[in-house]
Formats: sequence, structure tokens, C-alpha cells
Amino acid sequence: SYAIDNQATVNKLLPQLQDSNVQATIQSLSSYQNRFYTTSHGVNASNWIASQWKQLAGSRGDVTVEQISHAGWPQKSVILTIKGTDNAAETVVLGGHLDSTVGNGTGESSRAPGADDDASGVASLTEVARVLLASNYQPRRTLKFMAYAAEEVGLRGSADIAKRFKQQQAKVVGALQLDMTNYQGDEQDIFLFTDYTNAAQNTFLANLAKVYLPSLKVGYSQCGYACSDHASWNAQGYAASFPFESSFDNSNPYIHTRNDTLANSDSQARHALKFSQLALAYAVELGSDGP
Ligand SMILES: N[C@H](Cc1ccc(I)cc1)C(=O)NO
Ligand SMILES: [Zn+2]
Ligand SMILES: [Zn+2]
Repeated sequence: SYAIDNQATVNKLLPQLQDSNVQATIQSLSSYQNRFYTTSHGVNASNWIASQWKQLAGSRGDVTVEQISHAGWPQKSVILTIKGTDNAAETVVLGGHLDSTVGNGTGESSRAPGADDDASGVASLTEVARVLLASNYQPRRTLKFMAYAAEEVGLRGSADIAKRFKQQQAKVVGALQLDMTNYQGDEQDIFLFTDYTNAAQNTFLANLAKVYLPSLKVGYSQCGYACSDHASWNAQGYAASFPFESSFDNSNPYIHTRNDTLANSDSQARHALKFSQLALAYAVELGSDGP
């Protein structure tokens, strides 16, 4: 039952989201030489996100930030948890991937800015976490913001985490993936992918956009393969959704090259902000449901 019944809270928080903050995070992340899962830069970028999220957490006792080590490579995933109040056993996941690539042969000295793929998604999510924490929002369910390692080499960080959650019988009521949010390839603003996702949750997202973001146009598209970390949650039987920046045909041509820069996407991060807005509405509406 995807009720939309927290208008007062969502409409108070939405205006606090700022594209300048999203832009700044994309700028910082894309300034690492690369964020590939095996390089020193990739390790440093993970540590930078952890330190940023720890600053957002401040001294709140219900907020923790942890780095997840993965067997087989050095880059860690990062998880910021806002523990729920009276329905903490149920979890809502919002994720993006922190690694970047220029394809086969990426190594220590490769230049892979990954501004759109996927600094944009991590930046869109970071701005949601900032506003929720700055406004002292208290979710009833537990919210988990995740920056996954090693997505580009087979969704490996999210696959590891989703498997652990399933093994622990975690009650993940929904997972949202933001991968590439800052290149507007089409007239429509947000495309909901219909493969490797949950149809009912996709409808909920379309309704959230109608209610809270009426000026945005929503379309539908497909990847045709497990094209980002939502597929890791879907594989474990959890409801996943993947709002994307464009249709398949008009997606960002610069990704996986040294030209995937902020300048070659929305330099003001206005497109990425739309995804922060949708993700905030999703987090608050799902996060505010009791047992
Ligand atoms: N394959 C995905 C990017 C990707 C996802 C969807 C579409 I349409 C086009 C491109 C990737 O590289 N994720 O990191
Ligand atoms: Zn990606
Ligand atoms: Zn990619």
C-alpha cells in the first residue's frame, strides 16, 4: 500500500534541496583521477564519501556511517543509516555507485571522472541525506543511503550487500537506484526503467512525481540487461526501482570515457536535482509508514 500521505513534511523539505550542493559533490568526486575499484583513487573517493556523510550525521545518536569491506578488492562501499523510531525493523534503501571506469584496462593512472556515471547519483542522494538530517527528520522505518563499490565490474559491491541483507532476512521494503541523473537526453525529465524492477513501486514513483513534482515529465524505458545496482536487489527478491536521466536511446554518450565530466552534462546540476526531489519524496513517504 504505497500511500502518499505526508504532504506537510515533503512539501516543507523539498524546497531545501539545492542544486549548488549537488554540483559541488559531483565536482569533488569527478576530480579524483578515477574511482576505479582497484586503484588508490578509488579507495580515497570511498573514504571521502564516508567523511562527508559522517559530517552530515553530526552527533545524532540514531545515525551511523560505516564502510563495508568486500572480499577481493580494496574499494569499500559506504552506508549511512538513519535508524527508524517505531518501525525500525523495516528498511528503505537508496543507492548509487561510487566507482568509475573508462572500460577495459582502467588502472591507477587512467582518467575516469565519472561525473554522470555515477558521481551524479551519489551527489543527488547526498543532498537528500543532508536535508533530512539538517531538518532533524525522524523516519519510522530505517533509511539506508548506500554508495556501492565496484558496480562497473558487474554490480559486485551491491550484489555482496544485497546477498548479506537477504541472508540476514532483512526486511527491505524498497530499494531505489540512482545511476546517471545529470544528463537530460530527452524532453522528458525522468525515465522509470521497467526491467529488473518492481512494477508496483514504479507506479508509486510515478504517482510521487505527479503529486510532488507536477511540472516533471515521466517516461518509461528498458535497459535490456542488468544495467545497474537495482538488479542486485531485484535478484534477491526485493522491490527495486531505477529512475534514470534519459531514454535508453538518448543516454549520455560520454560515459566510460575521460569526457564524462560535469561540463558535458548539466553543469548546474539542475537535472540531478530532480532526482534528489523524487528520492526525498520516496524516502519520506516510505520512511514514514508505521508497523
Ligand atoms: N550500463 C550502465 C549505464 C547505463 C545504464 C542504462 C542505460 I539506458 C545506459 C547506460 C553503467 O555503465 N552503469 O555504471
Ligand atoms: Zn553507473
Ligand atoms: Zn557505468
